[in-house]
Amino acid sequence: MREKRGQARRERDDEESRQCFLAGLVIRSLSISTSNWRCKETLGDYLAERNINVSPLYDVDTRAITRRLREDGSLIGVLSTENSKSERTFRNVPYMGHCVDLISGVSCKSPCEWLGGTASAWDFEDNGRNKDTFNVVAYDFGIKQNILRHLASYSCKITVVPSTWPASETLKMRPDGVLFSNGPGNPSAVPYSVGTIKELIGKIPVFGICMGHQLLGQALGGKTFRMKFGHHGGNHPVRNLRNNSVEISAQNHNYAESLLEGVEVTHVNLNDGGCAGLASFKNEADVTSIPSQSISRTP
Ligand SMILES: NC(=O)CC[C@H](N)C(=O)O
Repeated sequence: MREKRGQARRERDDEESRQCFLAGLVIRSLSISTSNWRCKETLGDYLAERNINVSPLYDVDTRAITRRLREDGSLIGVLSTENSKSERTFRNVPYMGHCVDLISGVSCKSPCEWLGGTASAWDFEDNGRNKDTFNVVAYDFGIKQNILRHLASYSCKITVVPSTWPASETLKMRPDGVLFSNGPGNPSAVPYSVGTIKELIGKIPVFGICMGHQLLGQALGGKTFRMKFGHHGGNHPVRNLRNNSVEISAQNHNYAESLLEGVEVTHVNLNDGGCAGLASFKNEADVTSIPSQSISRTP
């Protein structure tokens, strides 16, 4: 039986994932009192309530870490409470993190129906609401729930499926479109997802966001690479090449797409000229053919 998700969690306004997948926590100064009017619980209570078993490191000079990263780009870090181990010991531990599939650890385990749209105050317009209902299958690579809320607000009936859900099962569900979500880690570490996308493109309209964008790019024959700093923040200017407008976007990714041959680049990041959106049609001469499209930002 399918689980239903969405409505029960609405009071947690800022939570965007199914659960908190925290692996480490570094704090400059840990405050035991709270002052924000929206605050419902302390950080300690939040972690305890969810049985999150990390040992936060506090009183750390986080500014110094930021300055180092600004010089050298993103680096591998090790968090440890082991005083007995030297820096040299940690330096010698082989790091395999770049090839680890982080998606399977955060994806849902079985399909579920998503219920619950955005509060109307968060919508830009009402166009598209209460018209046709579209069936969407959303691959959960660690999906940001606001994406699901927005789709639901625009009359989509959404089934969220695990990252390993076979393309053949998706085809049997006869969706109007398939979404590949954002997600953590290196897109090259999840070739099975690229395989799934390859099986679906040209048969059903597909759309990718962030990780989904990178995986779609790979499925269309492109390559991804790790950027020195990544794109992080709520103010990345992107040129939409289809209508020549500039969009200010929220981005959070370390990998990017090499420009692809035979694929339309629809958006360009104006800070570094990188590909921020792409589109492909099964047959470019046939405008009715089935589109694949993706963007590197997070709605
Ligand atoms: N926002 C995302 O989906 C991140 C995509 C990918 N994990 C990256 O870091 O580039």
